[in-house]
Amino acid sequence: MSEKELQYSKPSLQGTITIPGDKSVSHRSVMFGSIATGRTTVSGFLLGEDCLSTIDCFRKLGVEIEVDGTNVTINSAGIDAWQEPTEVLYTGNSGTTTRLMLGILAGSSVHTVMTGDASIGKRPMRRVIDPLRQMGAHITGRADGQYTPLAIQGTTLQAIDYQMPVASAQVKSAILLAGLRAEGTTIVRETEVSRDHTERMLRQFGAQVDVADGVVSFKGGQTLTGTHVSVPGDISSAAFFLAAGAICRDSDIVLENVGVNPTRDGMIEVLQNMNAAMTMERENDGGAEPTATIRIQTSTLKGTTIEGAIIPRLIDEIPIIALLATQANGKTIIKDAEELKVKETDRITAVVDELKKLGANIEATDDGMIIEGPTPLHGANLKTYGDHRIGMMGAVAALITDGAVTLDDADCIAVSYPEFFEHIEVVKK
Ligand SMILES: O=C(O)C1=C[C@@H](OP(=O)(O)O)[C@@H](O)[C@H](O)C1
Ligand SMILES: C=C(OP(=O)(O)O)C(=O)O
Repeated sequence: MSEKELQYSKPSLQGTITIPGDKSVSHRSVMFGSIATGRTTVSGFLLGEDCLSTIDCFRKLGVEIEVDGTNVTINSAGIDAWQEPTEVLYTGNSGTTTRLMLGILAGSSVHTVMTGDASIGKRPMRRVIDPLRQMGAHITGRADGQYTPLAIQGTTLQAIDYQMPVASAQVKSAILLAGLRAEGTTIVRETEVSRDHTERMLRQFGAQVDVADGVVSFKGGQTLTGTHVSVPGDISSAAFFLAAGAICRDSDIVLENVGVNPTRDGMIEVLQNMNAAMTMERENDGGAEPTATIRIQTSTLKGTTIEGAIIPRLIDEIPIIALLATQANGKTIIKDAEELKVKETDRITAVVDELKKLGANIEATDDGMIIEGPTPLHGANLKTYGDHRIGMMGAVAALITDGAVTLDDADCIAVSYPEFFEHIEVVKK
């Protein structure tokens, strides 16, 4: 844990940044490559700590994984060839690793024990374990499986037809990955569509998945074959620079390689609704994951309301959207975002408390927050709560504050964006 003082003196931002790999897609590339038979090559892999935790877990299962810069090669003889690990699988700070691994390990032929850091130890796992138990999974853990450490005895599974109680791609993906090994057709029904990287990647690895009107159907017993995965840049990382470009004075920045999967692009819609000076050029709409180059300039922003079906499309961007809203004219209301309470920290409380310390006019609600802008922000000592997104929100705020911002722990940013401070230096003028 290292404290970092940020004294930026209100710079202008100019230049181009290539956005590093998408965290969700990077995790899945290693998971799918390990389940599949044969060789999988990955380009543009995110070397964030969360994705490195995923690699470590599969190495402990005996899968051969080589990392060469952002290229990763996975050689696997398939899920049935995995070795039973003699060590605990450590998932670090990563909810995605922990929850998707539960779905994968439930239908494997090995016994495993999984645990993570202090934050993971507080995040709810029953949302995944309950449907997995309905499929026949043998999983035990603290508070009847709600919290890590968790023990999983791989077994034969049966398909289920599951109505999702929350919009969560982690829950949906865990069920689909268990469904791969289950007898029958697994059906997941979503009320609000969550990110669909799992469905897209299952197809890339040769499986057939049907999606219609929020219902995903997937026949068990399909096998996956190694392939190439090209990871797009992470829109959740780009979001910090999209916000910075809009709120810093005299700024004009270009972000290359931004993943713009329609189940992830809520931030783009919000920036448009807030009147941001932004243009976008789409690149490979034909690929498994579409990308775009986005230019953003200093903007005169207006407040907006963010609620309902857009929430899962921008859930991880809400901390930085809250900062953006402090610089917009009028009121911004964020609703239907209770899920923020079960992220790396309670992100409603963390965002509101930390932005208040900088002078923002912001109030927490039961399911979101209300921000009234614009307000000039001043320096302060901020807590990150060990949450990378709260840390980056504080660092972007430091670009517009009078006086320094100190983060109590800047190391946590490496969870999703190890190059973040270098990229600030690239564009800061
Ligand atoms: O499936 C994924 O890769 C993710 C899903 C989301 O979580 P939930 O499924 O809990 O909404 C998101 O917040 C997380 O950063 C990554
Ligand atoms: C919530 C996040 O990740 P995870 O759930 O994988 O820890 C995030 O990256 O903001």
